[in-house]
Amino acid sequence: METLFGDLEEIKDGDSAFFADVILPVPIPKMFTYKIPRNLKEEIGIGFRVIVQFGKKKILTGIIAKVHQKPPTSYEAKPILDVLEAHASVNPIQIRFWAWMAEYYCCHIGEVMNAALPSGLKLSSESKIQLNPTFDADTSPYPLDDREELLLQALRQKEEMSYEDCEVVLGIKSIHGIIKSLVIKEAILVFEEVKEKYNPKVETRIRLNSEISRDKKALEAVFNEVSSKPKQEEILLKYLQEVPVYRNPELNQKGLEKKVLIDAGMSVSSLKTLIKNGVLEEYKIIVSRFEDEQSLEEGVVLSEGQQQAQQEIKAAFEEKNTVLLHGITGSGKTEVYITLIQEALAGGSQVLLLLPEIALTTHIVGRLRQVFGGKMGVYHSKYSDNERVEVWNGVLSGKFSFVVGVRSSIFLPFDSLGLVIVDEEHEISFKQFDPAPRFHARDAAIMLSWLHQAKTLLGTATPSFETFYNARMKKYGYVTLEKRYGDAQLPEYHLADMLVDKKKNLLKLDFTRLMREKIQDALNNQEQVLIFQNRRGYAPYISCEDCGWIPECEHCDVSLTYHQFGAEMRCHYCGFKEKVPHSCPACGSSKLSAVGLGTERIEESLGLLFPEARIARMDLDTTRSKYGYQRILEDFGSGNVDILVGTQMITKGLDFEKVTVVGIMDADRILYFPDFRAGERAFQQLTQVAGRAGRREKRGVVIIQTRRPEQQIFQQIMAGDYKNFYIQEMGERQRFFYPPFVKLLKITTRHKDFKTAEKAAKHLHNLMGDIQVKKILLGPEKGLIGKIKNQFIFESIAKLDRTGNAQSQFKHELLLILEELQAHKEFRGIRFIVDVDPY
Ligand SMILES: Nc1ncnc2c1ncn2[C@@H]1O[C@H](COP(=O)(O)OP(=O)(O)OP(=O)(O)O)[C@@H](O)[C@H]1O
Ligand SMILES: [Zn+2]
Repeated sequence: METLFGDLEEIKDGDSAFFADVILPVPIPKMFTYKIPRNLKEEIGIGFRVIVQFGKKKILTGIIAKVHQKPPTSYEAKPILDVLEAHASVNPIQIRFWAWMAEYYCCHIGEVMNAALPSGLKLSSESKIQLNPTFDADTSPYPLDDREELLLQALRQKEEMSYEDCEVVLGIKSIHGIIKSLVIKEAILVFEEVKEKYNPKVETRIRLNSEISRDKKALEAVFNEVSSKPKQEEILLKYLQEVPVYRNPELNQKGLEKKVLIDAGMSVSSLKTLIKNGVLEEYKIIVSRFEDEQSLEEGVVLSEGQQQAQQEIKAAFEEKNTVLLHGITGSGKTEVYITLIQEALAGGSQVLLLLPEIALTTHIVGRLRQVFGGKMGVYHSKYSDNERVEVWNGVLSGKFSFVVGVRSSIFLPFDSLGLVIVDEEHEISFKQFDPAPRFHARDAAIMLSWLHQAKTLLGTATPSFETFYNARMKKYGYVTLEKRYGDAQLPEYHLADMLVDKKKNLLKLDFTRLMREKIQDALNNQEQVLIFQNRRGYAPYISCEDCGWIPECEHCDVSLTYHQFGAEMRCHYCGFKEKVPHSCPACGSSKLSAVGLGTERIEESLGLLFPEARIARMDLDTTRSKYGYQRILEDFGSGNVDILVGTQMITKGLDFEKVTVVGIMDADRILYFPDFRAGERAFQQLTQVAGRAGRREKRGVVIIQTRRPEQQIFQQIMAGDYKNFYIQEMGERQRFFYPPFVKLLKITTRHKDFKTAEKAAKHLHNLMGDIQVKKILLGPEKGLIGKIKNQFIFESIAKLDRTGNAQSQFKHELLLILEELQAHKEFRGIRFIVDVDPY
């Protein structure tokens, strides 16, 4: 594949032929080169959407990545059929960003494009058209020709039509020109059928006939006329009350939402009559799905510490592109961000703030809204495609100069970013697991920033080792905030030994005596409690007490999780469900019992231990709906809930003043995870969840339940001694060659047949062994979970030297190998997946 990165050319004048490299939405490694017809030469450039033929029959829409004068050597270039709009849909920086991402994360640029564009903006041969609801042929300044008229007529009957339908209606083959013309005349909208179509939100409004609105005499005449028709009079009076046209005739222009009149109980038929008689007029407009929120306040007042941090960050930006803000939980990083964002916006730059999960950080978004009002766009993982398109267009139009978003917001069409902030940069939810591109949004954001010559601020109380390492190596600037805002204290920690309590018969329903006492204290004082357990469902598994049988998923190599709700056993990998059997299918015994602790069971136990308390649960199962999180958090925030049980969801960014007690049910489960990052994660998760306690006047209490309280990591967490913990763990990482000392690549082989998967994995492994770069290769081994969704899984790990070009060389050759394997008959149907920087 030709590398694009840093190598973009504009069209040059001259007589010889021009070619365009086009990104197509298909999983092929290369871009294809098409010839630019002379008549289109002036109309086309980088980022334009064009229609091309692909293969023998397919018509696809692609995006031009590069324009040049080098004809392809191995095939004859086909011509571009047409260009879709008179402007570029994506800008050159976006294309360079896509190209970088494809190269770095070993995937196809078409896959990056697919991830980057909201489906409302994608096009393929499946494209369909619909009427633009605001189009009015009578008032449109553009005349329509006969064929356009015919097509619109057909559309009024059918609501939507495919390109083929259009061809049939018009009886001609090449309809792209007509469609384009209708799009330009704003008569139709083009959308993609496979996904949800872009549906602009339309509002029906009412206003006075403009003649009448400007002429007081005419208005009086109208009132005289309706004086005998009280219902009509009522409507007119209501309108004038809402829209005081008497005082300012200009107001009539904007009219009034029809709904306001209807909701006020006005007669629908009288309204119709007024419209029919030409007194009022009804019209439609496209409105934003997002209310135009006003900002309430101008600025923020930083504490002394925050002010100093802010100054230090700005000074560090003088020398470094990226700065780490290491501020303890509750130190008020948000306020520091706000002042930096304000300055960047005042300087005319765009700003992007990345959050791991917006739904869980409602208070941050609310806080930002107060300051930035309607110029802030929000890009959410639970947004519909329509809402995404509106944010996209808002960035393009300049309406949103500042966006708060989740990882996919790095693909928005920014053209002048000045500042990118990644909050909670250590969060693993910034990494996209599936499908490709398997990118890490923090790392990608740093690259995006660099392309814009912008600055990146990484904020967290518990930096990822990668980031902290870069800060210590002076690659990043480093600024700290060591005090909580308003002199709130860090919480007081207690270790509760579960084994000791068990021996003394003090462990009740998995709660140690200390944990129960502290919860009771909080309840007595009308304070709130968070209980953390990183496992949803009722119990991790069910087991037969007599023979030890454990039910497993039919499709995956995992045990089924018991969910009491619905008395079901579910696979958390593929969603497979089964009713709990009445007796053990292996030995017939009826002694089946639930083993281990999930959030559902903890919720139940809390109900038994504290019958007077109001308890809620927050995990994947209770937050599937669009406003699921919000409802639970609002309930908790307004004091309708005393105890909230949850998975890692409750560790993210929560800031509730009445939370004084945080309980961690089973710290060992987090520590003994078979992964080199287990220690780092445990430190982060425990510190973060503990940080939710006592964020105001009253000091918080944290209880960590464990079977091994002597472990050193607990002392380090309790002392907030991140640095020593880091140094110690880094020693291990260096000794055993783990990141950040090497670059990791995980190469997964999947197939429904065990032997085939194994054979392919071994073959691939051997070929990788021949790549001549400094590396360590591990595997291939059966995956940690050997089978998922009926596919057997083998994994190889490559540890690559970070210096020099070992990484790029290895990736380059690996892609060639994969291409070759995939073409091989024997390995057809096998999936090879490359994950760069796997988590
Ligand atoms: N300058 C300020 N003026 C008024 N309130 C502030 C100020 N700084 C912080 N606060 C308040 O202090 C609390 C903690 O701030 P914030 O949530 O930003 O902390 P944080 O550093 O993001 O913590 P965490 O990492 O735990 O999420 C919030 O309620 C916030 O509104
Ligand atoms: Zn399964």
